[in-house]
Amino acid sequence: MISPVSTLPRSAHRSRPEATPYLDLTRAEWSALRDKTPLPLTAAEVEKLRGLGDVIDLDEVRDIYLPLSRLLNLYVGSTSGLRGALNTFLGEKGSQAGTPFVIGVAGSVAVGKSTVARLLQALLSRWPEHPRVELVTTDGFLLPTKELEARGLMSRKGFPESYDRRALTRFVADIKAGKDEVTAPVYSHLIYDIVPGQKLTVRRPDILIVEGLNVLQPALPGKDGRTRVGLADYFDFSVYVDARTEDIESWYLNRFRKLRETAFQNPSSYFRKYTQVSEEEALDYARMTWRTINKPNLLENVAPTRGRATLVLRKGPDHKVQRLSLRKL
Ligand SMILES: Nc1ncnc2c1ncn2[C@@H]1O[C@H](COP(=O)(O)OP(=O)(O)O)[C@@H](O)[C@H]1O
Ligand SMILES: CC(C)(COP(=O)(O)O)[C@@H](O)C(=O)NCCC(=O)O
Repeated sequence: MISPVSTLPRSAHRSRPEATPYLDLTRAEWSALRDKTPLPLTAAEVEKLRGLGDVIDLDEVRDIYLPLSRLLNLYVGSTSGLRGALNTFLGEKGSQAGTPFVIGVAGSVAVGKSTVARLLQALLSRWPEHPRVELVTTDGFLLPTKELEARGLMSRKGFPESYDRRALTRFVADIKAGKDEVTAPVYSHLIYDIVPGQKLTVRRPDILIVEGLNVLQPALPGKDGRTRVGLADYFDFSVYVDARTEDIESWYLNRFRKLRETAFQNPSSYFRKYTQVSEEEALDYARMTWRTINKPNLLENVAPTRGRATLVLRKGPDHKVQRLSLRKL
């Protein structure tokens, strides 16, 4: 039996357990909730989904991501149940076709969001009820380098203002509205810019996963001061991938070190210059990027959205999820 645990300091627990909107679970409590969900992936498939520097194996998939895939399958099922109720209410006006179930995946640069999102895509698409699972990353909606330069935002890449937020929200709204075909621009880490002329097309998926730093940010008010609808307003479920800031920094630097030996070697890489200097000089640049861009963005914009997520996955220094907080209903 799992009991609600408050996020207050221990001393406060003793006197009066404080109410919290989350149910806090240990890794062991969570992994027991997998029930009989079969493991549909092989070690080789997991290896292919793993991002550079991320540590993930079949045990982690079984203990953390299979229970999550079971929970999401139940949520998708109950949403179609609700749709049935709505159609009954609407009577002749009913017969509403289903809209895609939208999942947001948020967290810092280098926390491993993309691995979580790719794993969820692979696991959820194995369920016969929702085979068509599309994954979109928000980097496609970053402003092109030319525009970032014109607005003086090159050192704010990843901050909310570096995105075309209106286009991103429109994109997800169109998919949620059931449009047959919706397109998004494509970002390349290689050229560090939007790829001219390239488009990603999404055609009526059963589930859409939207992954990115700022997906849980509320919409900014418009110029007229009025509240707007934001991206997260379209989410049916959201996951925040969390870890200690110091751990994320070391993952970021390790990944930079590995990229320097791999992707940066490509003559077209924007970062090729860091293969031409010593590792220490290259790492100085990465440390500065972390200190001046990614860490402030994490602290000012990303972490404050954690409390909006349906589920928070808290990773330990070894990337393994140690604790989970699930929003109560
Ligand atoms: N400069 C780069 N060159 C090539 N790939 C990169 C570069 N920076 C990040 N990546 C890759 O892009 C993906 C997204 O990275 P990021 O936005 O930091 O999110 P996360 O680490 O949370 O998945 C990761 O798979 C990462 O390995
Ligand atoms: C492309 C990113 C902004 C992440 O975008 P996301 O997919 O989360 O929208 C980030 O990975 C990035 O490149 N940041 C710039 C600073 C740096 O080079 O680390």
